Amino acid sequence: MKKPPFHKSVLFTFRGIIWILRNERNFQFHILGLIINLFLIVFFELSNIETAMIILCCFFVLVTEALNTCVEKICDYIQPEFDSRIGIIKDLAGGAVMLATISSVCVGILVYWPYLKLLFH
Ligand SMILES: Nc1ncnc2c1ncn2[C@@H]1O[C@H](COP(=O)(O)OP(=O)(O)OP(=O)(O)O)[C@@H](O)[C@H]1O
Repeated sequence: MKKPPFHKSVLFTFRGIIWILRNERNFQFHILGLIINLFLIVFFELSNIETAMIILCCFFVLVTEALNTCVEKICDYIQPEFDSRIGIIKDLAGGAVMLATISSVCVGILVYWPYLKLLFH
């Protein structure tokens, strides 16, 4: 197959992002998390390094969610019927999102905790 020109390849990547934004509820939920965190970054006036850590964590979860959706789509394409091997593949992809989410929540607690303490004292 002929390779598309660079600008078209970039457009295709945005097509993927727009598709997942429109169709995947979990991805939309994580986008809401990103928006809330952007608000908190401004509200608490986080340092550059704290902001970088929070944004990295948000995108870490978004990336794993996109890859999880990708795995689910491939699985549904190659095996639409019940298959225990497909089940474990999907569980693993879902598990990756869960791990990313747990680590991101830990980072969030560590970063926001001192600011929350100041706010409520
Ligand atoms: N074809 C299948 N064969 C066996 N088990 C399956 C199959 N499809 C889904 N499952 C099981 O159901 C779970 C949910 O799969 P599904 O494709 O419905 O994802 P989902 O509910 O959209 O998940 P997510 O919330 O991660 O997007 C899988 O983790 C797996 O355990």
